[in-house]
Amino acid sequence: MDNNISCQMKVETGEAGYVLEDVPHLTDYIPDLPTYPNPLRSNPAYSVVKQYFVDADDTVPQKVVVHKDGPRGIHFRRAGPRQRVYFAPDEVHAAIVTCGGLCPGLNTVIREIVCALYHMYGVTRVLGIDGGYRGFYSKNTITLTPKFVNDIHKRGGTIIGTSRGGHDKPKIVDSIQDRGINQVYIIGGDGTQKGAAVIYQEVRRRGLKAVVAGIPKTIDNDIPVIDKSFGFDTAVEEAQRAINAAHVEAESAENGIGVVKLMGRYSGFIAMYATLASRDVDLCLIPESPFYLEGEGGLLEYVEKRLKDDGHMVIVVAEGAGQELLAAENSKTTTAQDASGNKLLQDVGLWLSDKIKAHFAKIPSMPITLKYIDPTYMIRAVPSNASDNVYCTLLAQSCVHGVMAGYTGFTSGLVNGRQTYIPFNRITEKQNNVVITDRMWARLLSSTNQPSFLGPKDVCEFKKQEPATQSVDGDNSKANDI
Ligand SMILES: Nc1ncnc2c1ncn2[C@@H]1O[C@H](COP(=O)(O)OP(=O)(O)O)[C@@H](O)[C@H]1O
Ligand SMILES: O=P(O)(O)OC[C@H]1O[C@](O)(COP(=O)(O)O)[C@@H](O)[C@@H]1O
Ligand SMILES: [Mg+2]
Repeated sequence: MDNNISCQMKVETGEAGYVLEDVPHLTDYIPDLPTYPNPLRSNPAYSVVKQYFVDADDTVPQKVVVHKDGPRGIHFRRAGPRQRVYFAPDEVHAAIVTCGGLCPGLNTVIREIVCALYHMYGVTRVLGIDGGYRGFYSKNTITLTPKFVNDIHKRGGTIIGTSRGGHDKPKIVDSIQDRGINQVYIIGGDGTQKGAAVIYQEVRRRGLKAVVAGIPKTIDNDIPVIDKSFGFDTAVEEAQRAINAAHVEAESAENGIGVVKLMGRYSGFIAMYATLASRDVDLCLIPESPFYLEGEGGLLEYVEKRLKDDGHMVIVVAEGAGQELLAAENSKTTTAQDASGNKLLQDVGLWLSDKIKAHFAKIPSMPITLKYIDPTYMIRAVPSNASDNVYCTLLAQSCVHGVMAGYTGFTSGLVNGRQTYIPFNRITEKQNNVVITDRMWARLLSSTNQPSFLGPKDVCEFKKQEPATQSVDGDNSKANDI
């Protein structure tokens, strides 16, 4: 048995600049494992589907817009059922865990993993780990059956609970080993996937026949490579309710201003898409786009102009926007973190509201009415909408197919509209951000008419920066470039 763990990615190259960034397989470190025919072959629902099984050589390009003479570029292994599987149904002992913040669709993913295991692969032992990573070693498990999970997709949250912190590698892997768990489904964001990568490496170091697979969850859409995260559409839709309320309040008062704070620690996708969808928003502030308050071309000048022109305005601000301005004002910069080590942010919505109020207090001819709406947790605590439910189903089923086929150390994800298996390194190496020199942000600026707050020198600096890797609705090769 080869216990030498390679953290290097499995990369294969082909003609015309073709690169496959492959995912590990159990046989990389446990040779001669027995295989079994995929039970789906005799499943009446699936056996009639033409080409139901994925060809072993199928891969999905990360970049769909290519030049005639350009290289074919990076590809990922296509997800889906394989002809042969590496687990007999009665051998499987699966565990599901959800970690990090909530996101619409978590329960749907749990439901569909359980149902895929039971109904597609005849598996009957599936455990829920209670309350995130620490649940592996500090809590009892929850038995998950199709009956138990039948209605859970209609509820927000996660029925197995979640938490931050508590990632104790030896204790978690001891628990996996002691309980005889051989399939671990880990649903969570960037932090969770980093934790999953560490668990995979330790499982492999111990030579265990146990697959570790991730499903990316991020309401902020800050995970790279994938087209978009599940629950994102639901969150954007829910945000419309807050924006509508802000608009109604603002429109009904003289010099009315509605301020809405939305989630987005380091990535402003929710704020950007909620703004683009609404059309009632006059100013959208995101972490990626710096702004300033005072002086020519500043935010306060713009607010004044908008009120003079329209009599009201709506501002959407992502929670991570302008944090550097708040920090500069507070002599004691906060270094507080949550249990996972994420920096705790200051309330930019309150701060901004106070700044605007203070500014207009100095202009007696322009009394304003400002309403601050903070729907932060409301947009992530709701159940997923119909399209996110379907997305969650495909994601969960794809993950189960990959695990049954013996792939490990991967995250399931949609790339250019196709389900794929992505190596952990690719998911964890960087963060997905809105690229403000790409077209989507330009669309936003033209729809709100807000200033960009950037001078020509800043634009040059931003253009020089390495582009992020994805858009919500476009070619994965370059953020927002659609
Ligand atoms: N670098 C890391 N290595 C191992 N575990 C991590 C790492 N970062 C975060 N985690 C664990 O992942 C879990 C979720 O992380 P968190 O940042 O809270 O949420 P998210 O996964 O949604 O980003 C926590 O239990 C945390 O301890
Ligand atoms: O208050 P909480 O639950 O710790 O989390 C708030 C954070 O969770 C999020 O909703 C999601 O963050 P994660 O992806 O790290 O879970 C952020 O937008 C927000 O800053
Ligand atoms: Mg995170």
